[in-house]
Amino acid sequence: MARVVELDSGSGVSDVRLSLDSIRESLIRQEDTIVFSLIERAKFPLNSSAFEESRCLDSGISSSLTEFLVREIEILQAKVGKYDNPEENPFFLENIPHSVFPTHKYPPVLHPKALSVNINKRIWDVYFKEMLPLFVKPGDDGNYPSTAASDLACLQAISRRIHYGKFVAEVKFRDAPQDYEPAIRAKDTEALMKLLTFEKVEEMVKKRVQKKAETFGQEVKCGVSGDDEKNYKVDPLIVSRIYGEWLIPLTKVVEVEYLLRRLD
Ligand SMILES: C=C(O[C@@H]1C=C(C(=O)O)C=C[C@H]1O)C(=O)O
Repeated sequence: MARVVELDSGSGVSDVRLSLDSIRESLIRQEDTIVFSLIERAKFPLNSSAFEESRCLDSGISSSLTEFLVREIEILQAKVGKYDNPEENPFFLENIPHSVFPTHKYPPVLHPKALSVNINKRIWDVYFKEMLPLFVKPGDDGNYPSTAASDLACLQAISRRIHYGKFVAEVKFRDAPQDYEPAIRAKDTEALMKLLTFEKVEEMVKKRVQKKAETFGQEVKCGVSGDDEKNYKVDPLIVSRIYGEWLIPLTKVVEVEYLLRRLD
């Protein structure tokens, strides 16, 4: 999480300070997790049977193996307090089970009426229908449990990054409420999108993730000289495209959704 400085003014109300720089630092660190999770997932072929609907033998309920795994893991993770962290957003939990252990008290950074923004249904669809076929090989090797575990790692890393847009929006709003308030009151999503967009930052993000995919995902060769051809576990241009077409735009969707509720 971005470094948050909590000051007690003596009135009992905490004044939580966060900066756009520290938020961006966290997004940069999250890129490592995302790039590594894509590289790990690319070990397996598409294995679409894992995420296509089938009948669960136990309950008779229609679900994919991957959905079943994610639902069960989310319940377990909720019980150890994962969703007490405002950075984490579940895919399926409607009623989040209480943690069975005492949990950390996270400083209240986000606006209470806006913190429930959750676009995980859209992320789920986009991930399986559009992103995944781009960076894994076609085919089916039957290794569904490991494939589903890898998909879960990708989905959670991507969801965390996209929903981090709530923190980005909060800090941008606090830095310039006079600019944001009229657009929020007018529900002018286009104006909000314009206010929160920094094209230069987006270009840098796309270049940096490409470089990270080149660095983290290159085949390491020893003792072979004169062979300069580099092979990558995931095509670095595809990683950059995944950011440009989905991760950045969806982060901005979360930013706008959050801002629309910021004055409620
Ligand atoms: C996240 C931010 O907001 C927007 C979204 C970006 C992103 O998703 O990487 C980058 C720049 C902005 O257009 C930011 O300003 O850092």
